[in-house]
Amino acid sequence: MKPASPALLRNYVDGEFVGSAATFDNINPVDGSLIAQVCEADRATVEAAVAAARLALQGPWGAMSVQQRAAMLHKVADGIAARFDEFVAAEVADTGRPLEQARTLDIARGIANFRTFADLAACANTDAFEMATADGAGALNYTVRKPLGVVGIISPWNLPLLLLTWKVAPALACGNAVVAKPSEESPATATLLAEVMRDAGVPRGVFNLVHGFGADSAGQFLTESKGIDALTFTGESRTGSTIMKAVADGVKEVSFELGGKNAAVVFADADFDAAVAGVMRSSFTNSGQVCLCSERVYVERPIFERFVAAIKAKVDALKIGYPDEGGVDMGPLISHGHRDKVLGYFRLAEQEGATVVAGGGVPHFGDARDNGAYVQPTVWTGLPDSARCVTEEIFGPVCHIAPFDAEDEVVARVNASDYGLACALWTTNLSRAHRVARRIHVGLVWVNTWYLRDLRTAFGGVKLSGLGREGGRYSLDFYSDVANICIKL
Ligand SMILES: NC(=O)c1ccc[n+]([C@@H]2O[C@H](COP(=O)([O-])OP(=O)(O)OC[C@H]3O[C@@H](n4cnc5c(N)ncnc54)[C@H](O)[C@@H]3O)[C@@H](O)[C@H]2O)c1
Ligand SMILES: O=C/C=C/C=C(\O)C(=O)O
Repeated sequence: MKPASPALLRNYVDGEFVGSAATFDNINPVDGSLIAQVCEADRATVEAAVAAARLALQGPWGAMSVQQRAAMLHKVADGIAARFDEFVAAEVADTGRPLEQARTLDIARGIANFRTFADLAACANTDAFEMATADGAGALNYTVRKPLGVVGIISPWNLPLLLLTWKVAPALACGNAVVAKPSEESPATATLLAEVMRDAGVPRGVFNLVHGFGADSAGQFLTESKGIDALTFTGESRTGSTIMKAVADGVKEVSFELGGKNAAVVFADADFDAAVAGVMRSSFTNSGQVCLCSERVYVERPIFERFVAAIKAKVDALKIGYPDEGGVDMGPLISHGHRDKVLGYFRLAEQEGATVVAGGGVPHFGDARDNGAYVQPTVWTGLPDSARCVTEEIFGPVCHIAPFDAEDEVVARVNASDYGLACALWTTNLSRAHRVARRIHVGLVWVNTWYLRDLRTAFGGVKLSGLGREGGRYSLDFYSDVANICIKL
């Protein structure tokens, strides 16, 4: 599949595509081929983007009503939809993911994010309180949401368009102007988005795009810019910590969606086939490169052996291949560098004493894919909860399955993590579902499903998994200055 992305991916500043002195390679992880060169924004370019965003707030964008902004965001959604296949091809070229996933998840959610937050913002209510006063005349309090101003957005490579627009859409819906820095691993759909913004008539400076890396590059320059009013970041927990320090002096508003080491818990009373299918999705979707994936699986002892055997059979049957191959289940990891990290955990697991139930290595294709970043989907058993492979985020197609005997035991084991993002519970006992879901110390619990998303709900993690919540009104509140006005009657 030939990518749609242009030969040169440029930054988008103040309504213009601009080059840069330095460029870096954009590599296809399926076969290691060069897709395009990417212009790396220097500090001056980042500051120019921040200044353009500030200026845009004084222009037509700042004068628009929320209804007018919502209409503009629907035009952006229309623009993505009109170029749907280009976005799919660009996302697939950058990431190697199955074509079907790019179509049904990544690009579809890019469109949905703009439409959802356009409508939520246009229909959002705020609070009002009448209060009695000593003089009997009373007072009226009401809340207003005002734009934060200039919002810095830094996004990861695992769901490139989905996660970039998960931030851009509400930020713009709330009247801000943004400077977005996508991952260096997945620059293509962000660049197409800039074209769509321009063509939809989004005023210059409202949406700015700077390409580059993190430290000593565009990411760091953006976090250090004194011209941003807030920073929203999705990525690794340790990167979040670095960014938090960078914005601390300016006391900037931050929203962090970070790493996870999520658990799936399968009780003996679960619908067995549904739980097997569900854990296959939650451990191997997107080659395990989803922050919500289950790298830890706990199965109640009476069904443990049967469950492990069922998962092994499904994993051995997974079709690994080219993105546009019919029935392909899994593509490569995002890069050779990330593959080396995951293979390092494959080796560590064996040193820590794991039983390798399935996978544990690199598939051999005998074609160009052998130059790609593929690994085998992998299943382990036999490790203690203290093993690094059971405590550290690997971010690959791998899970460790362990037996448990009691509800209190498994709740304690699931919660004994530095992370707290998501959990998937499998049980047909309704009382247990509600009881255990509330006891798990995470931001997101799915019961008898996984990654079923209502964009109006709170999304985020606790502990090392994040700071703040986005989604629905939580996004409207984060991307706004919420002020209370009290009128003495
Ligand atoms: N909680 C969530 O919703 C969520 C969603 C997706 C991914 N993630 C997490 O993201 C990670 C995978 O993504 P990744 O490898 O791109 O993460 P990463 O932290 O390496 O990079 C994320 C982004 O931050 C930038 N960056 C890196 N160092 C920086 C710095 N010092 N200053 C400013 N910017 C910097 C990168 O260029 C990239 O754009 C995993 O840990 C995954 O769990 C979390
Ligand atoms: O890799 C993490 C996935 C995050 C997904 C979302 O933020 C979402 O579905 O809105």
